[in-house]
Amino acid sequence: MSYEDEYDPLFDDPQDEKPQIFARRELVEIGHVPSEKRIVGRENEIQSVGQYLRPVVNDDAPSSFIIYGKTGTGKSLVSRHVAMRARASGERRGNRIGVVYIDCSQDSTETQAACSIARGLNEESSTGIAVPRTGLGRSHYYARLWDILDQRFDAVIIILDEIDRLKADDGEDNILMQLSRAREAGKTSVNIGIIGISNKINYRDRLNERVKSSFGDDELVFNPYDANQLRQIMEARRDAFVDGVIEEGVISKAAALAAREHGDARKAIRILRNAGEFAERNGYSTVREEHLDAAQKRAEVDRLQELLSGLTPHTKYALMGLATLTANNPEDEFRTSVIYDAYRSVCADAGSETLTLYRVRDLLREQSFLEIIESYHTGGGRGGGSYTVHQLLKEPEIVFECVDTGAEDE
Ligand SMILES: Nc1ncnc2c1ncn2[C@@H]1O[C@H](COP(=O)(O)OP(=O)(O)OP(=O)(O)O)[C@@H](O)[C@H]1O
Repeated sequence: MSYEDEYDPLFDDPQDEKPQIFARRELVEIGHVPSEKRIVGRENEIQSVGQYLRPVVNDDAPSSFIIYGKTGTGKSLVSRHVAMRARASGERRGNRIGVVYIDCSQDSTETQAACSIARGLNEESSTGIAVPRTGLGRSHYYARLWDILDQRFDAVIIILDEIDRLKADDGEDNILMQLSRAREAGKTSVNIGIIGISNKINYRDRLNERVKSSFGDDELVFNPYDANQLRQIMEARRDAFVDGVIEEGVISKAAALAAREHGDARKAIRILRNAGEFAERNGYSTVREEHLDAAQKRAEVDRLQELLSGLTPHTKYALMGLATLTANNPEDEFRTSVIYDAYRSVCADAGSETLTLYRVRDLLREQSFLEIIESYHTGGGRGGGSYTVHQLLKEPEIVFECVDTGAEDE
């Protein structure tokens, strides 16, 4: 069959007759780091981080500190932004400042993190030092890192995002100790400032005393954005869309939706982008308020998928069990033993063996860190004993959608 002379609507339909929704889509892409003029509502936090980094610029010993705050509150953004400004300012004074950003959920072992820091700060053509991605032992990565620092910089700022995901391999001798004590221990003459970032407010309690003392008592807390701030953040990205495409009221409603949960800017931007994509796909010439519900649901699914990625199949089965229970009794909380029964039926459907009740209880507890479920201990009343109950924080339908998708990938 020949298509040569025929008009093929698949490819020949004039695209430009479709309404254009996006002008600069990249402004609402996930992972896009906005420029300074688009950073809204974090002036005080920028000032505070700037205070901590000031010594680095002046070639003094910097303080290391931790930033806490819920997801999407601008912790990474503000840290990177201020670190880059510190670097530029240092350079104007003749101080060479290195900045490296590490996502500890990706580089969670000490060796991986040390390797990534060394690679991030290296420039092999000027140092002559090779830092292979794999193949070296931990101490060799450190040795190369100290050499790179001494050759290239007067000071460095190391941003450790999701610092709570770092595995402390052998107790005290972990990467935070190494970095925070490197100068004092004579391994390098370069000042090292560490910005640790965490969503978990109790993270500090898990640090050992010596690391704690290196971090001092210094911590900043970033509060969730309110609807007004979220609206401004989205307004500052309006030029992602063709002029006039966003209907009146859309940004305010999207801000209200995102603020209702926990003031997450990432989610707000996602909702806006999804609404634009929805309009685009369905041939609308404008983005309308009624597109926001679908957009929000998509944002929820995306977020849960991110949270679920990397979880073991059994954690997913346990969540499925809890979601099934919740679908029948919304807003209810369930004892571990009840969830365990539901989990067993999920395993049976999936043709999988089951883990023990205790193991499943542990899996559920671990999840309570991840904003998917909430677990707490409760007294059973007089003579009732105490037990743990768990509540799903997401809509069960969203869990069904995500877990199904996840299971196909395995
Ligand atoms: N104040 C802000 N102004 C403009 N955009 C913002 C602001 N805060 C956050 N954003 C947007 O939200 C995205 C997520 O922010 P960021 O990565 O800084 O959050 P976070 O607090 O580090 O969250 P997580 O803990 O999930 O990494 C940013 O890439 C940016 O697009």
